Amino acid sequence: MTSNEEKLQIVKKHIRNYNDFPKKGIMFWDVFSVLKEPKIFHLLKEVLVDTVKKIDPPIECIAALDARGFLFGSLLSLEFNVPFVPIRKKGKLPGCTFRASYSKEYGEDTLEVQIGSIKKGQKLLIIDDLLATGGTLACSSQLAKQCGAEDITYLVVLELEDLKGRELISDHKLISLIKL
Ligand SMILES: O=P(O)(O)OC[C@H]1O[C@H](OP(=O)(O)OP(=O)(O)O)[C@H](O)[C@@H]1O
Ligand SMILES: Nc1ncnc2[nH]cnc12
Repeated sequence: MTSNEEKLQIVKKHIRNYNDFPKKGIMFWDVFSVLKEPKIFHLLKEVLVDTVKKIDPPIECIAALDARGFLFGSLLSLEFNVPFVPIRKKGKLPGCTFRASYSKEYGEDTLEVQIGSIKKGQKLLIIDDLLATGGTLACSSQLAKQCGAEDITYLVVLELEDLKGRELISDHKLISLIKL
């Protein structure tokens, strides 16, 4: 049987990087290069499912980040039969929302979540493809807390360790699968 570590080593080999994208000086890590190969995406899915299974107490809701976080959040919400909540870039969600702005590695942005989409006290997983400076996850956590979330676990596929994003989100547990 292949261990999670072995599976992740294989996945890591399939992550392509691009220099100077989307701006000069940024090394861009493209998680879509994994999705282009179903066998490799399947290995990643197995590790994600196994990782979430081990979270105790069990998660009750999954919030995922627009857009790449959606790729993993929706498959996990089906697997664990818990609600999927999108945290979207501004102007995309109908109804009443909480909104907050933040800085990320290559710019600034604003995120929104629908009021009432995360229930007060729910054990929440916030998932994204990648942690860089941590601005995106810190902003998401702020929005989730406005909805009443208290018990949060962060999960990312990739962590750019040099950018020290985990320091910005040290308020809750962070699980990162592959460190770059
Ligand atoms: O840790 P940070 O410095 O905040 O950066 C991480 C975020 O940046 C990327 O998203 P992006 O906003 O580019 O959106 P996308 O998923 O729509 O490409 C990535 O998918 C993370 O959400
Ligand atoms: N270096 C990077 N590669 C891919 N996505 C990112 N989001 C923020 N920084 C990134």
